[in-house]
Amino acid sequence: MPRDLIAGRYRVEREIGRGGMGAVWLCRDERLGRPVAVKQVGGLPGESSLHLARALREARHSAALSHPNVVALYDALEEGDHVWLVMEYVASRTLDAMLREDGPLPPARVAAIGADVADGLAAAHALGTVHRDVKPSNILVRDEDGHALIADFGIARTVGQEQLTRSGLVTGTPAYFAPELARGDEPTPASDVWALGVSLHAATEGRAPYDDQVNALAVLNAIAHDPPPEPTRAGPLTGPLRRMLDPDPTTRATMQESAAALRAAATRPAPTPRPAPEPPPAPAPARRRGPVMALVLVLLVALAGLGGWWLTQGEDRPDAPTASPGRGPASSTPEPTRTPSRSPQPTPTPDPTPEPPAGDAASLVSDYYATLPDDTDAGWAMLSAGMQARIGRGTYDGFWATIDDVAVDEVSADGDVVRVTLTYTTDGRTEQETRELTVTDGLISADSGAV
Ligand SMILES: Nc1ncnc2c1ncn2[C@@H]1O[C@H](COP(=O)(O)OP(=O)(O)OP(=O)(O)O)[C@@H](O)[C@H]1O
Repeated sequence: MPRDLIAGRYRVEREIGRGGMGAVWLCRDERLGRPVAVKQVGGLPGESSLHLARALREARHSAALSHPNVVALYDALEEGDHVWLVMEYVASRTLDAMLREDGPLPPARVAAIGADVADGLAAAHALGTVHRDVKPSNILVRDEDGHALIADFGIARTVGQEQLTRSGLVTGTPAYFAPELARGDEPTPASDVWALGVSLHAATEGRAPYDDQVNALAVLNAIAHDPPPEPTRAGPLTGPLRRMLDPDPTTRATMQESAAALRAAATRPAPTPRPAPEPPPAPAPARRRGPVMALVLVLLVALAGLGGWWLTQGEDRPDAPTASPGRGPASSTPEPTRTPSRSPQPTPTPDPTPEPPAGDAASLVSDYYATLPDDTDAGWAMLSAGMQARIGRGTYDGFWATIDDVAVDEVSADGDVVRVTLTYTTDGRTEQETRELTVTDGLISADSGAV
C-alpha cells in the first residue's frame, strides 16, 4: 500500500487492480483535479539503473502517443524504491476480465473492440513504437461507451533504438508471441498484429489458439511450428483473423489494414475521436528502477524453470543435418563416435562402436552448463544441428542473456539420458530445477524438459 500522497501530488483513493508487476491505484491528481491510475513498478531486488533507463525511455515514447484508443501516460516518477507510472484513468474492464466473467463474446463485438485497439496500435506504429505485449489484459473496454483502449506501453520499445537487452523474448507473454518472435526474431509492428489477432481469436473462441502451458517454451515451440487453428465461431471476423494470424510476417496484414477489416466486420461505426488529452507533464528525469523488470522476472521464473527447455521437443528429427562433432572449449573429454541412437529409447539400438561410459554423457552436460551463461558460443557448439535449428540462435542468446549464473547441483546418466539438477540465479533470485537431456554423438540432441 503506497503512502496516502504519492510525489506530493497524487492522493491514493483505492486499488483498482493487480497485474504481474504489482498494483494499480486510483488516485486523484490534486494539482490538476482529475482522477488518474497510478501503477507502481520496480522495487525488485537487483534491478539496475540500466533497467530504469530503459523503462523511463519507454515511458516517454508512450507519453508521446496521444490517441483516443491508447491509454495516455501522464507522468513517470521515482519515489523511494519505486517508479510510479501515472496514467489516464479509464473506468473499464479488461477484455481478459470480460472473457473470464462473461465467456466468449459475439464476433461483431469483438471486431469493434479489435478495430479500436488496432487504430491505437496503428498510430503507435506510425510513430515507430511497437507495443510488444498486446494481450486481453492490456485491452481496457470503457464502461461508459464500450470503446476499447490499449494500455501498458510499459514494455514498448521504439523500433531501431539501441537495444539495452539482447532478449526481446523475455519481455512479453508467450501465448501471444508471433511465430517469428518464437524463433528468436525481434518484435515488429507485424508481431503486434499477430498478438492482437490471438487476443481476438481468444475473445470469440473462448481460448487462445496456443494455450498457455506451464512450460513457456513449449508454447513457443508450438507457435513456431504449428499453424494457428481456424476459428469456428468468428463469423465475419474469420477473414480478418486469418490475415492477422498469417504465420508469415511479410504477408500478414498491417495494423492499419487490420483496423479497416475489423471495422468492416463490426456492426457499429467508428467512434468519434475524443478530444486530445491535455498535454501530459514531461516525464520525470531518469533516475532508477524500471517497469519492465517485474514482467521480465515473471517470465524468467518460467524460463529459468525451463532452463534450456526449448531444447525440448524430443529428439532430433531423423532428417536433421548431422552436427559437427565439436563440443566447445569447456569439454576435455574425447568425442565419442557412435551411430546416432534416437534416445531416449527403451531398447538400445545395436551399435557398431563401443558404448562410451555413462559418465561421459554426464560430464558433457556438466561441461555444457559450465560454459553458460558467459560463453554462449561454446554452449551453442555443444548442441546438435537439429537442436540449433529448432531453437534459433537469437532465442538461445536471448535466454542466456537473462541468466546471471547457472550451477550444476547434481548430474547422473543412464546411457545417453542425463538427469541434471540446476540452480539458476537471476537478479539475486535463484530457481532450481531438474531436467533430462539426451546426448547423441557427443552433442546435446534433446531435452525432455523439467522432470
Ligand atoms: N489506466 C487504467 N485505468 C483503469 N484501470 C487500469 C488502468 N491500467 C490498469 N488498470 C487495471 O489494473 C489492472 C492491473 O493492471 P496491470 O497493467 O498491472 O496488469 P496486467 O496487464 O493484468 O498484467 P501485466 O503486469 O502482466 O501486464 C488491470 O487489469 C486493469 O483492471
